[in-house]
Amino acid sequence: MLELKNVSTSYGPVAMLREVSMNIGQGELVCLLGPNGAGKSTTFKALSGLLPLDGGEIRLMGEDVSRLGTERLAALGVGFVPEGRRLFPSLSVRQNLRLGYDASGCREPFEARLEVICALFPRVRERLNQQANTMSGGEQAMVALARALIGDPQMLIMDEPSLGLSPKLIDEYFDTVSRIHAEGKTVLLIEQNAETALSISDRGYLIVRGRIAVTGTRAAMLQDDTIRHMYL
Ligand SMILES: Nc1ncnc2c1ncn2[C@@H]1O[C@H](COP(=O)(O)OP(=O)(O)OP(=O)(O)O)[C@@H](O)[C@H]1O
Repeated sequence: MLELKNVSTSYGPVAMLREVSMNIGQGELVCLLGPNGAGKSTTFKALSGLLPLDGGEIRLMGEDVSRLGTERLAALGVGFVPEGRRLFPSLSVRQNLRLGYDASGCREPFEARLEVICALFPRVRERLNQQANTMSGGEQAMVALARALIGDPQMLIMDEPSLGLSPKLIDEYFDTVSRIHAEGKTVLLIEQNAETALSISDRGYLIVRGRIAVTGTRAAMLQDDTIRHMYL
């Protein structure tokens, strides 16, 4: 579904990602873990077309998308959940969802997709007319996820969605992601919260100083000495 081949990026003269290679198969839930400053959000920026590549390529469903911007990627079927949610604060929940839908290139009518999303997130249904910035942090996290899903994307790419949520809300949030995956969505979950992310993932990658340091199945990652030392 998604493949990064030797992707390198830099911030001005400073090299950041160094030949990062990853692949996410259809229907998989794969996590990308890493300590602060390791390059997780940089990987998200490269994947969402916000940062040009110095080298390597990104392929989505076999097609080279290395030079495409966020809007084209969204229209091709990628749902993005950016760090910090990035809702449109003065718009209502419904308007935020509408913008996600309009960006997606989805052919089903908006109201039909809205019904699917409201069934998945009952709290969203209750709050459709509420202004986004008046929602609680947990509710905003759900709206950001709902906005990424409303266009029925082929895959979801999420950047540290658990940031700022209480432990109880993190469990609830990850249960929802796990349910979405069980229903067939392909997911790349970029997270610092290693234990929780691994608990719902099929496989994982660990990035350290811009390079992939460890990769394996969930079981292998949980046993890995570097990961145990860093997180567990
Ligand atoms: N726009 C930028 N200009 C220069 N350096 C940047 C820029 N954005 C990020 N960096 C640097 O690149 C490195 C990786 O940043 P990145 O945001 O990818 O880390 P991260 O793994 O997501 O960490 P965290 O978990 O703390 O968010 C850091 O050293 C950061 O300071």
